[in-house]
Amino acid sequence: MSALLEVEKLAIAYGGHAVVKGVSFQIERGAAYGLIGESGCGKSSILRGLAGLHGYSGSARLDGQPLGELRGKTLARRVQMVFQDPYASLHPRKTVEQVLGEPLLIHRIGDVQRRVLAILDEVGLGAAFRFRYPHELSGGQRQRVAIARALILQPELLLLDEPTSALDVSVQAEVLNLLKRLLRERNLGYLLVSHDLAVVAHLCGHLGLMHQGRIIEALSAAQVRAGIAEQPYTREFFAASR
Ligand SMILES: Nc1ncnc2c1ncn2[C@@H]1O[C@H](COP(=O)(O)OP(=O)(O)OP(=O)(O)O)[C@@H](O)[C@H]1O
Repeated sequence: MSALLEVEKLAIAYGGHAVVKGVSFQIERGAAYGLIGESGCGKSSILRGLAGLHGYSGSARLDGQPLGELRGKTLARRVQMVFQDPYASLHPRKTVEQVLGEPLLIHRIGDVQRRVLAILDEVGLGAAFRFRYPHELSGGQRQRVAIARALILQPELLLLDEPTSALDVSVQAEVLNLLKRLLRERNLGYLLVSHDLAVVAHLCGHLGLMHQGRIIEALSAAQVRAGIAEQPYTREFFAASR
């Protein structure tokens, strides 16, 4: 059986300037893979490429099928993205119910109310949250709504772009634990991008440390916890993360 996501020699350039230079990794079902590295190393570009937001060369296959063949609605059914700032990603004048119901309406999926209530429950928000607006929610609650919106179409893969870095430290752990539970319960795959080693090691079994558009070292979470690295750059990154 093929991996959920298989990325090979992915490369991305902006106006001829290469920012991702041949990145390869794979994600199994039920597993989270992390891409870590300092700002500007190309992490978000990889997510945006996989989400169909700009072009890339190389190959990316979802369950064996080239991602480029899945466009628009089909891609949205199978791959969803969660952004760093839940406030910016939620429409200020839409209630939680409208935000969560919208993808169902677009995809002509019925039973909207039942599905909205079920997903709110799944992300740890009660039924009363349906009627709230984003400004009536805390940062953590907003990110839970963004996660619920990403999950309501029952995708197989979530692309998570710094999903906790806009949150207070205490709330970060709650949202990470929620993501961990959902990963297990739904047998999803995650591609998590972060500059925070602790966040990635908490959620991901395997990760790639990026530098200037390349994965310079592939690591397991156990290696990260033990501080074991071959590359001098990785050891520096570890030291700076302590
Ligand atoms: N739309 C764009 N046009 C031109 N250059 C871009 C564009 N988006 C990103 N870049 C450049 O590509 C490089 C990689 O950016 P990217 O956002 O992928 O890095 P990152 O590792 O995710 O960093 P950050 O954590 O700051 O988002 C950076 O040098 C950035 O300035």
